[in-house]
Amino acid sequence: MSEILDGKAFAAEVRAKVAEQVARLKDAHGITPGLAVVLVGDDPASQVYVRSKGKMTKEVGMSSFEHRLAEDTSEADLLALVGQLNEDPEVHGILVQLPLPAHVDADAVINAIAPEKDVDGFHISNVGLLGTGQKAMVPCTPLGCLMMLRAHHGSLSGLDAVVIGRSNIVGKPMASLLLGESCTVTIAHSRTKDLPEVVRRADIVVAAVGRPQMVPGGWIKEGATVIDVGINRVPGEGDKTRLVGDVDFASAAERAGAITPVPGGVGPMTIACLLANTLTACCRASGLPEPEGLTA
Ligand SMILES: Nc1nc(=O)c2c([nH]1)NC[C@@H]1CN(c3ccc(C(=O)N[C@@H](CCC(=O)O)C(=O)O)cc3)C=[N+]21
Repeated sequence: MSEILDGKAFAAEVRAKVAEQVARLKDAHGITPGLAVVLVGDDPASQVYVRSKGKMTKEVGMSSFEHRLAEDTSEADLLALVGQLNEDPEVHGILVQLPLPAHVDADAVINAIAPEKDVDGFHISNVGLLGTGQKAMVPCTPLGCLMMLRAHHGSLSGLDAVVIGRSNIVGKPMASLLLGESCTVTIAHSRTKDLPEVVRRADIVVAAVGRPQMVPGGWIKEGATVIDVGINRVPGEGDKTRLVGDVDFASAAERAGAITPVPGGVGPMTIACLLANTLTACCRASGLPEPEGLTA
Protein backbone atom coordinates (compact mmCIF):
# COMPACT_ATOMS: atom_id res chain seq x y z
CA MET A 1 0.00 0.00 0.00
CA SER A 2 1.17 3.48 -0.79
CA GLU A 3 1.65 6.59 1.25
CA ILE A 4 -1.26 9.02 0.85
CA LEU A 5 -0.01 12.52 0.07
CA ASP A 6 -2.46 14.55 2.15
CA GLY A 7 -2.94 17.77 0.17
CA LYS A 8 -5.48 19.08 2.63
CA ALA A 9 -3.03 18.89 5.54
CA PHE A 10 -0.13 20.13 3.41
CA ALA A 11 -2.22 23.08 2.19
CA ALA A 12 -3.07 24.00 5.79
CA GLU A 13 0.69 24.10 6.54
CA VAL A 14 1.32 26.31 3.51
CA ARG A 15 -1.49 28.67 4.55
CA ALA A 16 -0.07 28.82 8.10
CA LYS A 17 3.33 29.83 6.67
CA VAL A 18 1.64 32.45 4.51
CA ALA A 19 -0.32 33.78 7.50
CA GLU A 20 2.86 34.05 9.58
CA GLN A 21 4.60 36.09 6.87
CA VAL A 22 1.54 38.26 6.29
CA ALA A 23 1.57 39.11 10.01
CA ARG A 24 5.28 39.94 9.80
CA LEU A 25 4.73 42.21 6.76
CA LYS A 26 2.05 44.09 8.68
CA ASP A 27 4.08 44.46 11.87
CA ALA A 28 7.40 45.40 10.29
CA HIS A 29 6.25 47.34 7.21
CA GLY A 30 2.56 48.19 7.63
CA ILE A 31 1.77 46.35 4.38
CA THR A 32 -1.29 44.12 3.87
CA PRO A 33 -1.18 41.88 0.77
CA GLY A 34 -4.38 42.10 -1.28
CA LEU A 35 -5.97 39.69 -3.76
CA ALA A 36 -8.66 40.75 -6.26
CA VAL A 37 -10.86 38.02 -7.75
CA VAL A 38 -13.02 38.78 -10.78
CA LEU A 39 -15.97 36.51 -11.52
CA VAL A 40 -18.08 37.00 -14.64
CA GLY A 41 -21.49 35.32 -14.71
CA ASP A 42 -23.29 33.25 -12.09
CA ASP A 43 -22.14 29.69 -12.63
CA PRO A 44 -22.96 28.06 -9.25
CA ALA A 45 -19.72 26.02 -9.06
CA SER A 46 -17.62 29.15 -9.71
CA GLN A 47 -19.61 31.08 -7.08
CA VAL A 48 -18.86 28.46 -4.42
CA TYR A 49 -15.24 28.33 -5.42
CA VAL A 50 -14.75 32.11 -5.42
CA ARG A 51 -16.41 32.37 -2.02
CA SER A 52 -14.02 29.79 -0.53
CA LYS A 53 -11.02 31.65 -2.02
CA GLY A 54 -12.26 34.89 -0.42
CA LYS A 55 -12.69 33.18 2.94
CA MET A 56 -9.18 31.70 2.92
CA THR A 57 -7.68 35.00 1.75
CA LYS A 58 -9.12 36.72 4.83
CA GLU A 59 -8.12 33.80 7.08
CA VAL A 60 -4.43 34.34 6.29
CA GLY A 61 -4.82 38.06 7.02
CA MET A 62 -4.87 39.39 3.46
CA SER A 63 -7.36 41.84 1.95
CA SER A 64 -9.87 40.21 -0.39
CA PHE A 65 -11.52 42.24 -3.16
CA GLU A 66 -14.33 40.51 -5.04
CA HIS A 67 -15.75 41.77 -8.31
CA ARG A 68 -18.84 39.93 -9.50
CA LEU A 69 -19.93 41.00 -12.97
CA ALA A 70 -22.98 40.07 -15.05
CA GLU A 71 -22.68 37.29 -17.64
CA ASP A 72 -23.20 39.85 -20.45
CA THR A 73 -20.37 42.16 -19.32
CA SER A 74 -18.48 43.41 -22.36
CA GLU A 75 -14.81 42.70 -22.98
CA ALA A 76 -14.17 46.47 -22.90
CA ASP A 77 -15.68 46.76 -19.41
CA LEU A 78 -13.67 43.78 -18.20
CA LEU A 79 -10.46 45.28 -19.62
CA ALA A 80 -11.29 48.57 -17.90
CA LEU A 81 -11.69 46.79 -14.54
CA VAL A 82 -8.39 44.95 -15.02
CA GLY A 83 -6.73 48.28 -15.83
CA GLN A 84 -8.12 49.79 -12.64
CA LEU A 85 -6.89 46.82 -10.53
CA ASN A 86 -3.46 47.08 -12.19
CA GLU A 87 -3.22 50.64 -10.89
CA ASP A 88 -4.55 49.93 -7.39
CA PRO A 89 -1.67 49.83 -4.88
CA GLU A 90 -3.74 47.77 -2.41
CA VAL A 91 -4.11 44.98 -4.98
CA HIS A 92 -1.00 42.79 -5.28
CA GLY A 93 -2.67 39.84 -7.01
CA ILE A 94 -5.39 39.66 -9.67
CA LEU A 95 -7.26 36.49 -10.59
CA VAL A 96 -9.88 36.45 -13.34
CA GLN A 97 -11.89 33.28 -12.85
CA LEU A 98 -11.92 31.01 -15.90
CA PRO A 99 -13.71 30.04 -18.03
CA LEU A 100 -14.94 33.43 -19.24
CA PRO A 101 -18.13 33.75 -21.34
CA ALA A 102 -17.62 32.98 -25.04
CA HIS A 103 -18.08 36.60 -26.19
CA VAL A 104 -14.95 37.62 -24.25
CA ASP A 105 -11.43 36.96 -25.56
CA ALA A 106 -9.93 35.30 -22.48
CA ASP A 107 -6.34 35.65 -23.74
CA ALA A 108 -6.79 39.39 -24.24
CA VAL A 109 -8.11 39.79 -20.69
CA ILE A 110 -5.37 37.68 -19.11
CA ASN A 111 -2.64 39.47 -21.04
CA ALA A 112 -4.05 42.81 -19.87
CA ILE A 113 -3.21 41.91 -16.25
CA ALA A 114 0.06 43.45 -15.07
CA PRO A 115 2.44 40.42 -15.18
CA GLU A 116 3.71 41.09 -11.65
CA LYS A 117 0.10 40.90 -10.35
CA ASP A 118 -0.76 37.80 -12.41
CA VAL A 119 -0.99 35.34 -9.50
CA ASP A 120 -2.38 32.64 -11.83
CA GLY A 121 0.82 32.78 -13.88
CA PHE A 122 -1.18 32.73 -17.13
CA HIS A 123 0.14 35.97 -18.70
CA ILE A 124 2.40 35.33 -21.71
CA SER A 125 5.28 37.11 -19.91
CA ASN A 126 5.07 34.68 -17.02
CA VAL A 127 4.74 31.73 -19.39
CA GLY A 128 7.90 32.92 -21.16
CA LEU A 129 9.78 33.51 -17.92
CA LEU A 130 8.90 30.05 -16.62
CA GLY A 131 9.78 28.43 -19.95
CA THR A 132 13.24 30.03 -19.87
CA GLY A 133 13.89 29.26 -16.20
CA GLN A 134 13.60 32.88 -15.05
CA LYS A 135 11.79 34.23 -12.02
CA ALA A 136 8.07 34.09 -12.87
CA MET A 137 4.67 33.92 -11.24
CA VAL A 138 4.12 30.16 -11.43
CA PRO A 139 0.62 28.71 -12.05
CA CYS A 140 -0.93 27.59 -8.75
CA THR A 141 -1.81 23.98 -9.54
CA PRO A 142 1.61 22.97 -10.93
CA LEU A 143 3.30 24.86 -8.06
CA GLY A 144 1.22 22.91 -5.56
CA CYS A 145 2.15 19.63 -7.27
CA LEU A 146 5.83 20.59 -7.21
CA MET A 147 5.70 21.41 -3.50
CA MET A 148 4.23 17.97 -2.74
CA LEU A 149 6.78 16.21 -4.96
CA ARG A 150 9.70 18.04 -3.36
CA ALA A 151 8.41 17.30 0.14
CA HIS A 152 8.11 13.60 -0.67
CA HIS A 153 11.28 13.04 -2.74
CA GLY A 154 13.71 15.77 -1.78
CA SER A 155 15.64 15.85 -5.05
CA LEU A 156 13.77 14.98 -8.26
CA SER A 157 16.96 14.99 -10.33
CA GLY A 158 17.12 12.29 -13.00
CA LEU A 159 13.66 10.88 -12.31
CA ASP A 160 11.40 9.92 -15.24
CA ALA A 161 8.28 12.08 -15.13
CA VAL A 162 5.21 11.70 -17.33
CA VAL A 163 2.66 14.51 -17.47
CA ILE A 164 -0.61 13.37 -19.00
CA GLY A 165 -2.34 16.43 -20.48
CA ARG A 166 -0.94 19.41 -22.42
CA SER A 167 -3.06 22.31 -21.17
CA ASN A 168 -1.59 25.78 -20.72
CA ILE A 169 -2.95 25.80 -17.16
CA VAL A 170 -1.46 22.55 -15.86
CA GLY A 171 0.32 20.21 -18.31
CA LYS A 172 2.76 22.59 -19.99
CA PRO A 173 3.82 24.59 -16.88
CA MET A 174 4.09 21.33 -14.89
CA ALA A 175 6.47 19.97 -17.53
CA SER A 176 8.57 23.18 -17.35
CA LEU A 177 8.83 22.91 -13.56
CA LEU A 178 9.81 19.22 -13.68
CA LEU A 179 12.42 19.99 -16.32
CA GLY A 180 13.71 22.71 -13.99
CA GLU A 181 14.10 19.99 -11.33
CA SER A 182 16.15 17.95 -13.84
CA CYS A 183 13.55 15.26 -14.43
CA THR A 184 13.37 13.51 -17.79
CA VAL A 185 9.97 14.77 -18.87
CA THR A 186 7.43 13.28 -21.26
CA ILE A 187 4.20 15.10 -22.04
CA ALA A 188 1.54 12.60 -23.09
CA HIS A 189 -1.87 13.49 -24.56
CA SER A 190 -4.82 12.09 -26.46
CA ARG A 191 -2.71 11.24 -29.53
CA THR A 192 0.10 9.56 -27.62
CA LYS A 193 0.90 6.09 -28.95
CA ASP A 194 0.74 3.36 -26.32
CA LEU A 195 0.03 5.53 -23.28
CA PRO A 196 0.08 2.54 -20.88
CA GLU A 197 3.68 1.79 -21.85
CA VAL A 198 4.71 5.45 -21.51
CA VAL A 199 3.16 5.62 -18.03
CA ARG A 200 4.77 2.31 -16.95
CA ARG A 201 8.24 3.86 -17.33
CA ALA A 202 7.49 6.81 -15.05
CA ASP A 203 8.81 7.40 -11.54
CA ILE A 204 6.42 10.36 -11.36
CA VAL A 205 2.98 10.44 -13.01
CA VAL A 206 1.03 13.71 -13.11
CA ALA A 207 -2.47 13.14 -14.50
CA ALA A 208 -4.19 16.32 -15.72
CA VAL A 209 -6.68 15.53 -18.44
CA GLY A 210 -10.11 15.79 -16.83
CA ARG A 211 -11.29 12.28 -17.71
CA PRO A 212 -12.65 10.36 -14.73
CA GLN A 213 -10.43 7.45 -13.64
CA MET A 214 -8.78 7.10 -17.05
CA VAL A 215 -5.47 5.86 -15.57
CA PRO A 216 -5.87 2.33 -14.16
CA GLY A 217 -3.55 1.06 -11.44
CA GLY A 218 -2.14 -1.51 -13.86
CA TRP A 219 -0.30 1.25 -15.73
CA ILE A 220 1.56 2.46 -12.64
CA LYS A 221 5.13 1.32 -12.03
CA GLU A 222 5.64 -0.28 -8.62
CA GLY A 223 6.69 2.46 -6.18
CA ALA A 224 5.96 5.42 -8.50
CA THR A 225 4.60 8.73 -7.20
CA VAL A 226 1.16 9.58 -8.58
CA ILE A 227 -0.16 13.17 -8.58
CA ASP A 228 -3.82 13.29 -9.61
CA VAL A 229 -4.87 16.75 -10.78
CA GLY A 230 -8.29 15.69 -12.08
CA ILE A 231 -11.41 16.78 -10.21
CA ASN A 232 -14.35 15.12 -11.96
CA ARG A 233 -17.91 15.06 -10.67
CA VAL A 234 -19.57 11.72 -11.49
CA PRO A 235 -22.85 10.03 -10.51
CA GLY A 236 -22.65 8.47 -7.03
CA GLU A 237 -25.03 6.46 -4.89
CA GLY A 238 -28.71 7.16 -5.44
CA ASP A 239 -29.09 10.65 -6.88
CA LYS A 240 -25.88 11.92 -5.26
CA THR A 241 -22.67 12.84 -7.08
CA ARG A 242 -19.07 12.28 -6.01
CA LEU A 243 -15.64 13.58 -7.00
CA VAL A 244 -13.08 11.32 -8.64
CA GLY A 245 -9.67 12.00 -10.14
CA ASP A 246 -8.15 11.11 -13.50
CA VAL A 247 -6.58 8.08 -11.79
CA ASP A 248 -8.39 5.02 -10.49
CA PHE A 249 -7.33 5.60 -6.89
CA ALA A 250 -8.06 2.16 -5.41
CA SER A 251 -6.05 0.17 -7.94
CA ALA A 252 -3.27 2.78 -8.29
CA ALA A 253 -2.79 2.93 -4.49
CA GLU A 254 -1.88 -0.78 -4.56
CA ARG A 255 1.15 -0.10 -6.75
CA ALA A 256 2.19 3.50 -6.17
CA GLY A 257 4.79 4.47 -3.58
CA ALA A 258 2.81 7.63 -2.92
CA ILE A 259 -0.43 9.02 -4.31
CA THR A 260 -2.65 12.10 -3.93
CA PRO A 261 -6.35 11.52 -3.20
CA VAL A 262 -9.31 13.33 -4.82
CA PRO A 263 -10.74 15.30 -3.11
CA GLY A 264 -8.16 16.43 -0.56
CA GLY A 265 -5.08 16.27 -2.80
CA VAL A 266 -4.05 18.81 -5.40
CA GLY A 267 -7.23 20.97 -5.12
CA PRO A 268 -6.55 22.47 -1.69
CA MET A 269 -2.90 23.02 -2.67
CA THR A 270 -4.05 25.12 -5.64
CA ILE A 271 -5.79 27.61 -3.36
CA ALA A 272 -2.90 27.62 -0.86
CA CYS A 273 -0.50 28.42 -3.73
CA LEU A 274 -2.75 31.24 -4.90
CA LEU A 275 -2.26 32.81 -1.46
CA ALA A 276 1.47 32.05 -1.57
CA ASN A 277 1.72 33.74 -4.98
CA THR A 278 -0.16 36.79 -3.69
CA LEU A 279 2.32 37.06 -0.83
CA THR A 280 5.24 36.67 -3.27
CA ALA A 281 3.77 39.36 -5.56
CA CYS A 282 3.37 41.70 -2.57
CA CYS A 283 6.98 41.16 -1.43
CA ARG A 284 8.31 41.76 -4.95
CA ALA A 285 6.16 44.90 -5.35
CA SER A 286 7.46 46.22 -2.04
CA GLY A 287 11.13 45.44 -2.72
CA LEU A 288 11.22 42.94 0.16
CA PRO A 289 12.85 39.49 0.15
CA GLU A 290 10.66 36.69 -1.18
CA PRO A 291 9.01 34.30 1.25
CA GLU A 292 11.13 31.15 1.64
CA GLY A 293 9.73 27.78 0.64
CA LEU A 294 6.65 29.26 -1.04
CA THR A 295 7.99 29.82 -4.56
CA ALA A 296 9.24 27.53 -7.33
N1 LIG B 1 -8.25 31.90 -13.08
C1 LIG B 1 -8.51 30.73 -12.54
N2 LIG B 1 -7.62 30.16 -11.70
C2 LIG B 1 -7.89 28.95 -11.10
O1 LIG B 1 -7.04 28.43 -10.33
C3 LIG B 1 -9.13 28.30 -11.39
C4 LIG B 1 -10.02 28.95 -12.27
N3 LIG B 1 -9.69 30.13 -12.84
N4 LIG B 1 -11.21 28.39 -12.57
C5 LIG B 1 -11.67 27.19 -11.92
C6 LIG B 1 -10.52 26.30 -11.56
C7 LIG B 1 -10.85 25.21 -10.57
N5 LIG B 1 -9.95 25.38 -9.46
C8 LIG B 1 -10.01 24.60 -8.28
C9 LIG B 1 -9.18 24.81 -7.21
C10 LIG B 1 -9.31 24.08 -6.03
C11 LIG B 1 -10.28 23.11 -5.90
C12 LIG B 1 -10.43 22.35 -4.62
O2 LIG B 1 -9.95 22.75 -3.59
N6 LIG B 1 -11.12 21.19 -4.65
C13 LIG B 1 -11.40 20.35 -3.49
C14 LIG B 1 -12.79 19.79 -3.55
C15 LIG B 1 -13.85 20.84 -3.69
C16 LIG B 1 -15.25 20.21 -3.75
O3 LIG B 1 -15.61 19.47 -2.83
O4 LIG B 1 -15.94 20.48 -4.75
C17 LIG B 1 -10.45 19.15 -3.44
O5 LIG B 1 -9.94 18.77 -4.50
O6 LIG B 1 -10.29 18.61 -2.37
C18 LIG B 1 -11.11 22.89 -6.97
C19 LIG B 1 -10.97 23.61 -8.15
C20 LIG B 1 -9.18 26.50 -9.68
N7 LIG B 1 -9.49 27.07 -10.86
